[in-house]
Order: sequence, then C-alpha cells, then structure tokens
Amino acid sequence: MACALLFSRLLPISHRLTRTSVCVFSLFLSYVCYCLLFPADTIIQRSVDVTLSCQRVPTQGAKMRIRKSLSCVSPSDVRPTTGEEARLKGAQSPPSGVQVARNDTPSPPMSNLKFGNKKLPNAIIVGVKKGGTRAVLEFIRIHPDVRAAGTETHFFDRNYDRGLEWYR
Ligand SMILES: Nc1ncnc2c1ncn2[C@@H]1O[C@H](COP(=O)(O)OS(=O)(=O)O)[C@@H](OP(=O)(O)O)[C@H]1O
Repeated sequence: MACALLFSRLLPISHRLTRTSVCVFSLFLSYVCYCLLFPADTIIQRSVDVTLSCQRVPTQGAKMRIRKSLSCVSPSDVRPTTGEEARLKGAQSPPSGVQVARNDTPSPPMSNLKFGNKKLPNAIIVGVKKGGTRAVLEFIRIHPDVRAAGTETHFFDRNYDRGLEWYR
C-alpha cells in the first residue's frame, strides 16, 4: 500500500491519467467479453426452464418449500401422487424415529414397487431433539428411490418393547 502511494506520487499526472484510462479500458473489455460469452437470451431461457419445472410439483408442506429452494432438480424427481399416497399411509401407522427405507441391492424400478410392503429400513436418521433431523429427512426423501416413514417412528426410544413386528 505504501509502495503504491509512493509510486503514485512519483509518477507525473499524465502517467496517472494513462493508468486510469488503461483500467477503464480493461474493465470495458471485460464487460464486452462477458456479454459475448453469456448472452442475455441464454440466462433468461434457463431461468424460465427452472420456473416451469418447479410449477409442476404439487406437493405439500415442508417438501414443497424444500423443492422450491432446490430449484427443482429434474422432472424425473417429481413423482407426487404415489409418493404422497405412501407417505399418508405411513402417517396413519404408529408414530416412531426418523427412518429412511432405501433399496440398495438390485431392485425393480421404484414405480413397480407396491406400497405397503413392510420392511426394515436400510438407513436410520439418528438425532437429538431440535437437531434438524426433520430437515435431513425431508431433503433425503426428495430422492425418487427413497421411501421414508411418514412420521418419526421413535422405535428405539419409545417403542422398542413392541418388537420388530411392530417396527416393520
Ligand atoms: N438447516 C437448518 N439450520 C438451522 N436450523 C434448522 C435447520 N434445519 C432445521 N432447523 C431447525 O431445527 C428445528 C427442528 O429440529 P428437528 O427437526 O430435529 O426437531 S424435532 O426435535 O425433530 O422436532 C427447528 O427449529 P425451531 O423452529 O426453533 O423449532 C428448525 O427451524
């Protein structure tokens, strides 16, 4: 900084002017390059696409809020009717910990699976109260291959005595 000040004092005014004009000119050149590389059409087109795919997500509550904030990653992600149906069925079953059921092994496409098959989960979300576990669950269940319990199952802390038959 001190060097820059000293340097600018030593330079005559004409040189300072030249330096300023070089700066302004390089800024202008950067702007022109930017305009050439990213024409306004493409930017507008991309934002319109995102908006359209977002509007096709008729989900409810937190899921809808999360989908909006994720800018609706892909249309294949949108499988509202069957997924919501399963979730509503799960909500009627006894409450329990947050669980995420996932098919890792070779499996048929999720669209061919029947809902209501009682299986133990492949993954469990463990967390303290107010630790954001609900948010984690909502983000993970956006994935089309994930089936999650409708409510927190609380198997290990409240319903362990009921056994695996209840848990399934
Ligand atoms: N990413 C992120 N950043 C900051 N805060 C967050 C985040 N995700 C969830 N939350 C807040 O966590 C609270 C809910 O946590 P849980 O889902 O674990 O609650 S619960 O115990 O299962 O009911 C809840 O706080 P309160 O609104 O004070 O209840 C959420 O707002």
